[in-house]
Amino acid sequence: MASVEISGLRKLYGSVVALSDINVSIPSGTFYTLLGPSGCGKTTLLRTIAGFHSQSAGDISVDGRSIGHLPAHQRDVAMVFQDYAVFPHLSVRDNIAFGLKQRRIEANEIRQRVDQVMEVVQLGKFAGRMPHELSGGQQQRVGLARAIVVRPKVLLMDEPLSNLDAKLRVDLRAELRRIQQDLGVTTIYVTHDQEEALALSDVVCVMEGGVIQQAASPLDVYLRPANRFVASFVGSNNFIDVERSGAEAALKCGSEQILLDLPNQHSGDVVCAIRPEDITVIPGKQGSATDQSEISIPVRIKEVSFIGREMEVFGTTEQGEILKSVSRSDPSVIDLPLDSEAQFRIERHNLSFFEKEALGGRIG
Ligand SMILES: Nc1ncnc2c1ncn2[C@@H]1O[C@H](COP(=O)(O)OP(=O)(O)OP(=O)(O)O)[C@@H](O)[C@H]1O
Repeated sequence: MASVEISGLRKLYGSVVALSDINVSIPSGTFYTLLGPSGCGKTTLLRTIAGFHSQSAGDISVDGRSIGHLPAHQRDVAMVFQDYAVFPHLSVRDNIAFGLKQRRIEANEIRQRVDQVMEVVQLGKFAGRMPHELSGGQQQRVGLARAIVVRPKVLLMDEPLSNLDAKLRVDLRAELRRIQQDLGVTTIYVTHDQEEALALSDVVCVMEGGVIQQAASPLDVYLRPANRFVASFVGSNNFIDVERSGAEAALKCGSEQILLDLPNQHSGDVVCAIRPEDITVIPGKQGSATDQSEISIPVRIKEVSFIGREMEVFGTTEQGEILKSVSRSDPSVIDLPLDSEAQFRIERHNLSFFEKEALGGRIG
């Protein structure tokens, strides 16, 4: 088990700033996930920690020891790759033993450690097989076994599940989490799959443009996104412009204004964010909500999609915004005629507010 500190880390590729002043503190044993869209810098950060890239500035320490200047093989970290990266000419057992042989560990100990790790990743009965005789999921278990058998201080994983089919991905991700917890190994994991990040991690670090936008528990990232980018990237969100007039703030809904209580004084442009699952669809035209704890937005039904466990209802406001609601399948809503009137009802405590620009901070 080991803690990881990254301070003032920058990485330039020519004039491209891939990482800009990254500061991260990862306590020992944490499952820490780098999440973000393509090009945000997550792979660059992982590979810089691994020692496959050199940083342009800043440093990385493991358990207080600076490793930023060391070659990859001296860093005491191990990597699991997206494409498995197993040796095709070696059996499962020999693949797993490879790193131990390189470290000149004694044959008896190698046998014991390989047996133990094959047990952990449930590969025992495949010990003699060659990689081409294994499924993708089994090959990735070999990749994982090879990484953990050397008992690294830090385990790095670069989208290890993304080549697997959806069902296997979910099965293997639960297993990954179990294995990581059993071993207690500090893990840094890269993915662009938000569900995977939320399910696996102690800390989710959301990146965009080479900058960390928020690093927090999965629940915090989802329920209390730090800015508009995080609010739109993690889960989905409806954003509606807030109209300002003096001290008053309101959502404009047709000819009506829904007054809002903005939590603190803020003079710039603001958007209101509403999670689709916080919207209840009420068929028909029922006027505005009478209960002060709710708001009610009149819409016309544009589309109703039944997708099994859930149902998506899209409504258009008079201002032309398209709002999405997601709820458990409900027959009264499934039969809503297109273009009919309805109300999208939301409890006020579920409204969030952000500065309008793409990386605009949360203001309540
Ligand atoms: N070798 C390189 N030379 C020049 N620019 C690069 C190089 N590698 C990455 N970049 C740029 O650095 C930025 C970060 O890339 P990186 O691969 O780290 O992103 P990522 O978040 O891992 O994306 P993906 O999910 O697509 O792998 C991008 O703008 C990318 O184009």
